[in-house]
Amino acid sequence: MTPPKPASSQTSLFQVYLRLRPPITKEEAANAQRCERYLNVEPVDTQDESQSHSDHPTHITLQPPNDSRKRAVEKFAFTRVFEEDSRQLELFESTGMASLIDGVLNEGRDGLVATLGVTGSGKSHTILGSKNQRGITQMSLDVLFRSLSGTIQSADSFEDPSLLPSLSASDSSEAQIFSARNFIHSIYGDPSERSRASRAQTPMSRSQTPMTESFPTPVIPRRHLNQRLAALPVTPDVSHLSTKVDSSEHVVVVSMYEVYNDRIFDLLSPSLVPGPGGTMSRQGANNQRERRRPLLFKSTEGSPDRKIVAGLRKVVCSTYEEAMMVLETGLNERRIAGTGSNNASSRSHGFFCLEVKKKVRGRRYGEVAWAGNTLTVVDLAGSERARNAKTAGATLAEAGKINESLMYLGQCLQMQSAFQEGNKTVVPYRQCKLTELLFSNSFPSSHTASHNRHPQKAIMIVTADPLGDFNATSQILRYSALAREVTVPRIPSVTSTILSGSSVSSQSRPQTATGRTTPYSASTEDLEEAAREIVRITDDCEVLILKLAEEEIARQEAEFKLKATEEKCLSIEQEVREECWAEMDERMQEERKRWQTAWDQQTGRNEEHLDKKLELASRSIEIYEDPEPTRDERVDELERENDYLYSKIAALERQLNAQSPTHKPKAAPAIRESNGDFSLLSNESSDLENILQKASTFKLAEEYQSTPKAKTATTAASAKKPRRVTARKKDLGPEDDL
Ligand SMILES: Nc1ncnc2c1ncn2[C@@H]1O[C@H](COP(=O)(O)OP(=O)(O)OP(=O)(O)O)[C@@H](O)[C@H]1O
Repeated sequence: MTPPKPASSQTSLFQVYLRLRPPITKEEAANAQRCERYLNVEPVDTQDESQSHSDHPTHITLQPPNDSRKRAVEKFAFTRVFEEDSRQLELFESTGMASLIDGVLNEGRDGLVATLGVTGSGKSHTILGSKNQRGITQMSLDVLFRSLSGTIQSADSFEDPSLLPSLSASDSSEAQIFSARNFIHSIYGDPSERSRASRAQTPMSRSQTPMTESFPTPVIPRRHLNQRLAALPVTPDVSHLSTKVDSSEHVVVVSMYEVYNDRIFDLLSPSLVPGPGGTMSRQGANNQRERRRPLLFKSTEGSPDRKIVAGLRKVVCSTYEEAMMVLETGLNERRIAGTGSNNASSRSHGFFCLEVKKKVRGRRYGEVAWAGNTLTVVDLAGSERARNAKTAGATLAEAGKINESLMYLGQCLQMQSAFQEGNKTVVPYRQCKLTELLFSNSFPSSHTASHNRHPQKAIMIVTADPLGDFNATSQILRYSALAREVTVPRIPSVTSTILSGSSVSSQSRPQTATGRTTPYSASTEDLEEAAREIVRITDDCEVLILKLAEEEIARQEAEFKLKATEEKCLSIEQEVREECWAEMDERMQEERKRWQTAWDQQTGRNEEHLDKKLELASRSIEIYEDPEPTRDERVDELERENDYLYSKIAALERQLNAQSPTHKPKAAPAIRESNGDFSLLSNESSDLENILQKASTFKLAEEYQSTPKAKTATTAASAKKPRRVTARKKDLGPEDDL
């Protein structure tokens, strides 16, 4: 069998490495001794051109287990295969991580490293390490910060308060940029709390920068983080891998996000909300994610030539430890979000981005700008769970999305071999968010604004457990390998054995002394003819078996795609339902607003109408006023009244005298008019006195009303027709009483 040729390292969009996981437990180790391996590493074939450049294995064969119906053996090619005994440092060095980092620091080229594999195959171990060993992320951070040690700037430094504003101004992704200290304070609280909680000396305790921004209440106890950080491994040592950079000022900006259900969520924006009694609510994954706002992957004003994740929180880190704190925060957020669905982190694809920015001169004189490249580390979701997911509700959507995104990723990876051969193949990376994020930087841009941008360098590390699930592993290997070949092993058949045996025997069979052959010679010819026929039929059978195996694989792939498509249909239906509901809700709100506005307008119009009517009615009512009497007229009138009263008094007196002949009538008292007052007419007659007082009061009132001052103060009531003052009979009391 001619081994499949892997894509050359210069032209592949991704260098694809395979790492095999060793048995972890004693049980697994014992099992490995007992069981037959289905995955075997091919020894290096120095005769083969495609392998001659390497001292390391690049091919594996996948032998289906005995109980499998499939007999075809598949052979896969990778850039390099790392066997079970490979160490973290070996992997870091041999996958070219140092050159990837150098590309970011010195070549103006983005770098991307991702791990892909079945759950439990060692993705997290490779990318994030374990208790004793650092992973690719930590080693990359270490190399990066060591390389920048002489030129890196801190946003917490007093020396340059303009650093954060200038970084924000240069950022094209509409991000919120924080200094490490402020960000960590926002999540874990005041450093003074930390010193009470933990005595471990961390780099953060050395930082003395004052807080300049206000943040919500701290949500996670800092001591937990410090304990975790203190326990983090420091090996393997990568100090020998640091690279030289130019003397410009540099900053490192860290951001983290995840792709969940084909939507992007920021992992540095805390989704926890304070609950009753100061507790923090940590509800289900979906609730958490729903609470977080999905971000857009789009072209922005500052980045017209390529899409970027817009609106992330970004943290300026000046030390390895600060970056590790931010990493732990993001991983914690991802873990919390994952617990709600009773699944670990691999329900989403995690992205950890390190932007290295260099101070450059802006277009305008004196303007400070920052430009640079990004190293992205990606932890992809495990595929097995997606395949085995029990489909219901949100889990169905999750599984469907993971399946679907991994299927699209597989298609893109398969296409890259055709792409590198110079065919006009289009890598279908725009089909989902994951492939867009992984591939959109892989191609040279035709946009004028990006003539200096190089395509990214990318590494895919596929992890596999040679003793794990055969179907899941073969699925991953099939779509991630750089090349694949299927063969059916030729089992020596009975007939060919007979044939070879007969041909040998016919050649070496001893002849008898008489020169006659054995008595079987005639039947041997027949047998040979029959054997040849059998061999021909066997060959045909083998070809058919090969074709069948190919068909079997194609069927499996079709089934996988069908399942993914069905799940996609369901999730699209769910999305459409949600969209319809949201749209209906929005329309209802709009209608409500419209009706409210119409109602308010109508009410306003009615009130206006009523006001106008009232105004018209008030205009049509005229109040008649008697003409104001002149002073003389009033005096005349009062005099007439006086005269009348005098005559009345006189009549009364006469009447009185006439009724009591025994009494002498009293002389009428003189009536003084000098000051206008009336004196009493008689001591016995208090009624008369009253009458005279009333008359006096009337006169005074009349005089007062006639003054100009009183006129101006006259109200509507006084505008009424003045009462004609006339002495009525009842004012004087009943005549009988008198
Ligand atoms: N190369 C290795 N050497 C030693 N231990 C390993 C190696 N690879 C994986 N392991 C161990 O195997 C276990 C499972 O690995 P790991 O958690 O990395 O799998 P995973 O693919 O990330 O799974 P998941 O998708 O569930 O996150 C861990 O205990 C890890 O330490």
